[in-house]
Amino acid sequence: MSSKKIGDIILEVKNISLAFGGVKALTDISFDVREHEIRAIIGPNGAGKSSMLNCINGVYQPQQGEITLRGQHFKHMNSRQVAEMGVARTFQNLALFKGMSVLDNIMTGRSLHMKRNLLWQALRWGPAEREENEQREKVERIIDFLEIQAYRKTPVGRLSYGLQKRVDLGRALAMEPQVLLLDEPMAGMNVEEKQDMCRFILDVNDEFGCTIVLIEHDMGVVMDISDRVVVLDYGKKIGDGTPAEVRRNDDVISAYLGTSH
Ligand SMILES: Nc1ncnc2c1ncn2[C@@H]1O[C@H](COP(=O)(O)OP(=O)(O)OP(=O)(O)O)[C@@H](O)[C@H]1O
Repeated sequence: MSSKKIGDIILEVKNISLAFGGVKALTDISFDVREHEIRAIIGPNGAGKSSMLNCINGVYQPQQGEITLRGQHFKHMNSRQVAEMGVARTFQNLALFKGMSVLDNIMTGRSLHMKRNLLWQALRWGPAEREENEQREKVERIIDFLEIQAYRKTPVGRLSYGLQKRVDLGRALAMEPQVLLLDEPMAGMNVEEKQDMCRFILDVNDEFGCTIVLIEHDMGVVMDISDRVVVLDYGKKIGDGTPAEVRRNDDVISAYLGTSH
């Protein structure tokens, strides 16, 4: 890929196992993510990709194993605590407020960084007003970056699906994450929207310095933009390496062709 500087390990997943009753969603999964990397998680339907992301952001608590971010464990942390440690995510099925404007939706991503409470904001007293203005400036920068200025006051529900995905990315970016988890950012998009989203992901990685963990079904996209790829199948890791390494891995080829497991 590019000549960008990949750093030390920022996120480490160690021996994670997760089951729902008798269903083993993840079995003994380990991999690491390096700073500034774009790391993809791929695999056939039901392989465990979303479950893995949900373990990383504290939605699911795995029965075994641990996850560390910059050396800090977060085995028993909830989503809010994980977010406070600098992990943000976008969702496969968008989690936006459809009746609210683009600006206000992205503003919700700033809530972690707002010091003054709602009463202060309602009264719009000096410090609260100053803080809100600062937060708005940050959000406006994100809106410019994502090239959605024309829609800043538009209710999100009226935008095309591709633009809604971009707003969802904006909401996650507003959290100023160190690690950004993207759950199928191109799903349901046309070719042009996919190209735009690819460009934004690469720019987020480059300009915001975010480390990115990405689930994506479009193999062309994954192989183009990822630095390294983890491959899951039936909840087990069957491949891990650069796109070129993964592409010639026999287990991965079999899983995708459905010939043997
Ligand atoms: N909340 C849940 N309750 C019960 N079973 C679940 C739950 N979440 C996931 N599973 C099961 O765990 C396994 C892995 O599912 P997961 O959604 O993580 O796979 P995936 O690779 O993300 O699939 P897809 O590509 O279809 O989104 C599947 O067998 C699924 O049915």
